[in-house]
Amino acid sequence: MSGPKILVRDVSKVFPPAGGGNGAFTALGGVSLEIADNEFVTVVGPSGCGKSTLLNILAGLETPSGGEALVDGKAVDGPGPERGVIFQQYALFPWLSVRENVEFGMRSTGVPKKERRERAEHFIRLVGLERFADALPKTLSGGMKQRCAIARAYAVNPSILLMDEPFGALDALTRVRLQEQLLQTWSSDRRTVLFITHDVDEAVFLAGRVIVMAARPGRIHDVIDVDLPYPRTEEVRLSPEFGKLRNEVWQAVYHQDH
Ligand SMILES: Nc1ncnc2c1ncn2[C@@H]1O[C@H](COP(=O)(O)OP(=O)(O)OP(=O)(O)O)[C@@H](O)[C@H]1O
Repeated sequence: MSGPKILVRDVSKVFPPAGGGNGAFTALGGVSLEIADNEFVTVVGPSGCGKSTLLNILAGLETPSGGEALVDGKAVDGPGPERGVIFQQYALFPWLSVRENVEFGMRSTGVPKKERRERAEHFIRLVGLERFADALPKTLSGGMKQRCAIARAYAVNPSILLMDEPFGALDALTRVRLQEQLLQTWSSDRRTVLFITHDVDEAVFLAGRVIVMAARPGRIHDVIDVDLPYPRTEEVRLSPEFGKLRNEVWQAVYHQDH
């Protein structure tokens, strides 16, 4: 494939005023971005800078007011199986087991039953939930539920994963474990990933490139390449190079007036 996997060209999004009064709100004002196939990109920025709006436009859940969003060279015009979306809330069906939840997404894409079963097994193993395949979501911890959501997204075989603060509701330790596991999964089965987070450490640890956004209007403020080797081990996390990049991203997020 030639050309970027994801191309965002001068995308804006204006929301009508709440309650129908005057003063429309510009959530995104002219965002342009290219993401290559199999790239892992994170997006950080202050609350309200339009991170979710950008992700929702790529997911096909919102339409841009101006500009265009292209995936594989085609304009996004609604959700599609090639784009898996994972939100902060786990969105698992509570009455289905882990295995059934993972299989569920494949049903709508017409994967035959036997293959659904095999693929579910594979991805449940990949996220380390094989002992819990028959468990219901209510018996799982938050981290396990999110691993199940990741397995379900992967099983549909999307070439793009759009992740909106997927670890936002988890405690720090679980979060670090899931970051490592997500990277392991991604390393053995590469996809193009756009991952939104509030956490600067998380943004640097995961990404090959960090997009820093600014608010009012939502726009790209800075793009920082993370030139650290994969696999990203604890050693990488504790290295001076990591610290330097984290400081750089931190400055870009919290001192945007300079
Ligand atoms: N449906 C909507 N109608 C009106 N305004 C909206 C709508 N969706 C989002 N907004 C506004 O657009 C702005 C950007 O929202 P968005 O959720 O994209 O930001 P964000 O960077 O993801 O924020 P956070 O980090 O707090 O999740 C916010 O000010 C929000 O209030």
